[in-house]
Amino acid sequence: MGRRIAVVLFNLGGPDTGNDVQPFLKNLFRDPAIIRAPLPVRWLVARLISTLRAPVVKQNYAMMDAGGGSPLLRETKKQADALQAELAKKLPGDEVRCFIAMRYWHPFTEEAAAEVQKWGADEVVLLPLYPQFSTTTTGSSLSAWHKAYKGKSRTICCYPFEENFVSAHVDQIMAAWERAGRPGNVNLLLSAHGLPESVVKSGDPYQWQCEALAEMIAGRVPADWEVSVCYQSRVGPMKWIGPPTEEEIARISDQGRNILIAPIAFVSEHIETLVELGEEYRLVAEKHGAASYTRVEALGVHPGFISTLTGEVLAALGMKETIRSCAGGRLCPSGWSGCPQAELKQKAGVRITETAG
Ligand SMILES: C=CC1=C(C)c2cc3[nH]c(cc4nc(cc5[nH]c(cc1n2)c(C)c5CCC(=O)O)C(CCC(=O)O)=C4C)c(C)c3C=C
Ligand SMILES: [Fe+2]
Ligand SMILES: [Fe+2]
Repeated sequence: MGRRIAVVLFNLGGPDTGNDVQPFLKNLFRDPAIIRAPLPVRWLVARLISTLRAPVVKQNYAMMDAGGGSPLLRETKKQADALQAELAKKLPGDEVRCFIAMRYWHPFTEEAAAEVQKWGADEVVLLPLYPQFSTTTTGSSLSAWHKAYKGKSRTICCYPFEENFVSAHVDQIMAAWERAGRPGNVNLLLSAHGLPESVVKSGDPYQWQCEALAEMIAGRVPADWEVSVCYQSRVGPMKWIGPPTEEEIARISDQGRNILIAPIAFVSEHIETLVELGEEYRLVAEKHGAASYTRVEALGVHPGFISTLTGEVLAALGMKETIRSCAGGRLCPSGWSGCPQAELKQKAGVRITETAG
């Protein structure tokens, strides 16, 4: 008899309705991976920020959905179904089931862990829907998982340089350019979620993974395009990595260029892509005189993305080779023995035959 293989897809989660916005934000700001303060302070800060932020954020959720909720779970379910179908083809002798574990709203990681336990999985593969590794996202999700689930598992760290992943991005970008009427004088902005600078300084590989991915994408789009990386969704008073997406849009729009803007750290449509990239930054571009502004869609169920995820799961099961795209060492959840980050930066994108663990 074949194995029961559970694949757990991790993402941040989002409110189901407008009433969930404040408690969702409170969960987010209570996370020590997001607010690095000791407990009583963190809980107070979480209550304060979530209360202050909720009214504005509620309006943004309401722009996407009449009920005021996030499309993230719906989009993640589509990805889970597509991945499960692909894995069923690749592993015909086994039973594969995809589970969804959200960090700050339903289905919570604890709920997913209980489901996996109940199902009686023989193998558990942990798959973050965050292509780049950050302690604030993947790291936080995995620690919640290990608190909730006591069995063994195999962990995928990150996959920003996987061939199918890079080409899926290029494909989405070129499709958006076609839709925009193939303009000339293009500036492609590759926008990632920002991080506080202190997080990067403490060893988080997220920023260099975003920037190395951006270089790979830049190498495959028309040579006369300007390409730059920028960081969106800054929250709070700390210093964040930059340049900020909004400032880049203003700078480029002032030159009257055609802007294409693509998300490179989000793989599903949600508030940051539909509202921030789709609506708020469009107004900035218009105000500063951009010739045009076109938002590139998130990867969603793009076949290249689903095959990236399929390949990562097979690699985690020891059935395929993959790219080692992370820094290894202290932060790496896959348990790679690690080598100096600088050496790995050079190696990024080099196909190797070692498997994780
Ligand atoms: C204050 C700190 C935050 C850090 C650091 C952060 C990192 C980070 N987040 C994502 C992906 C997503 N973030 C989403 C929502 C969201 N994130 C923060 C704050 C931080 N994120 C807040 C306060 C919110 C809520 C919305 C808001 O108040 O603006 C979402 C889900 C949104 C949805 O539609 O449901 C995702 C996905 C990444 C990739 C990342 C760093 C690597
Ligand atoms: Fe976020
Ligand atoms: Fe890693």
